[in-house]
Amino acid sequence: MEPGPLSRPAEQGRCVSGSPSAGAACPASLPSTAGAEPGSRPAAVAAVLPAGGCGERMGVRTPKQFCRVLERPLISYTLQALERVCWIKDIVVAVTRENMEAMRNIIQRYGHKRISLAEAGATRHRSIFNGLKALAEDQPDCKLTKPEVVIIHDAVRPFVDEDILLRVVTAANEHGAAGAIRPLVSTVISPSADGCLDHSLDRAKHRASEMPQAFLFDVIYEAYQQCSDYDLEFGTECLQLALKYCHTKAKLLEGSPDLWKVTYKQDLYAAESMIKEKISQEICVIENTKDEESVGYLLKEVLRNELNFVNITSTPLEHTGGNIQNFLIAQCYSFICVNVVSSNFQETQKFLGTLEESSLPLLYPVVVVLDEQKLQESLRQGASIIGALVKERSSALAGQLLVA
Ligand SMILES: Nc1ccn([C@@H]2O[C@H](COP(=O)(O)OP(=O)(O)OP(=O)(O)O)[C@@H](O)[C@H]2O)c(=O)n1
Ligand SMILES: O=C(CO)[C@H](O)[C@H](O)COP(=O)(O)O
Repeated sequence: MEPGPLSRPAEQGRCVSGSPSAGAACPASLPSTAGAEPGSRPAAVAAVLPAGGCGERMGVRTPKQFCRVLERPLISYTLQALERVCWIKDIVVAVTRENMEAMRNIIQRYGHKRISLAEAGATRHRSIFNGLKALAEDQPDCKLTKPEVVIIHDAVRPFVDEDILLRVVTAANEHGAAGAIRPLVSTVISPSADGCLDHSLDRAKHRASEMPQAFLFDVIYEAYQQCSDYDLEFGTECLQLALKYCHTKAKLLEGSPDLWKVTYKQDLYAAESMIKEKISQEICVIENTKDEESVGYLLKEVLRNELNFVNITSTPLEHTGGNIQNFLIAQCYSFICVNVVSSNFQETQKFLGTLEESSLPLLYPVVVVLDEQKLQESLRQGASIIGALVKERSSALAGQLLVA
């Protein structure tokens, strides 16, 4: 039987590792503190990422949040998506004690910032609760500051963008709670004990609850403190806790299809395809000439036709060396070096060396070194080879010197 509210003693949620958050700047559009005058101080926002599951449905030994997609752990993409949003001050990730060290290594290897770790619990709700405790002011030794609004987002939903995050935070500031929803793909039916159909739900009247969700911190923290062991053990919906224990009716916001949760093995393949597609949209052509009539310039035009909707920038070779970080911030993981002075490969080799030595996540950067004369003979053929490399990102070909 389900025990009543207030029956469960509060657990200790310690912040087990923390780095002081960098004071992130807020955009003008960020919601002001709830109930405050327009134009007043923007709400302080933090995020909690439950990442303590074992991924049973995925059917592999590695918990899915640590499974590699293009040589990089899935959770690192989710962290990158949240980090890019400068107004999220702190990101608390809940991981199991046994994966704490692995998580610290990921943070270091991929240069993640503003991350603190909390210990995961035995269920998703318990992990989230521990993450919230790390942010709450009433906890001893806590280095984090209590936010006004908290985003809750599964570590295994890597394609969350700033638009939906801002929408849920704005709505949570106004309504106390908000969450992303999607139309149901299949009809939901209820079977009876004999395995036969009892009844089916009207699909048009129901929605799938997705993530991200956002809450006034005091609302969701209160809900977790009040909720029963039964809720913590079997509950799957944070919005429901806010409704049940704080009478807060969440605002529901239509999200994009890519908010789905990586759950089964095939979802990893889908995630890989989506990441490949996203990162093939940014290409940088690097030349050792400033000549606008050069083959590099012509190549850009042909490539634009070859890869639809792609954003192609160009930069002189000497400007690339110390700027790898800037390229990656701009989501550019594909470099094409056009060597006009064919005898001078030194600068190109230096650039390749900088890429290789970089500890940054490279996701198989495509570096094709092309001989200008040969490329001029068959620009279209060269562009289609480059296009295929950029889209496919085969690890076997990454960084290879391709002499056409
Ligand atoms: N004790 C748990 C269980 C789940 N999660 C996290 O909650 C998110 C969504 O849960 P789910 O997809 O169910 O993940 P798993 O529990 O790992 O998967 P499965 O149910 O297949 O075992 C994931 O980021 C997962 O790591 C968590 O932090 N702590
Ligand atoms: O989308 C949800 C939140 O409303 C799911 O309930 C949440 O992701 C939990 O996942 P799972 O059911 O796999 O534990």
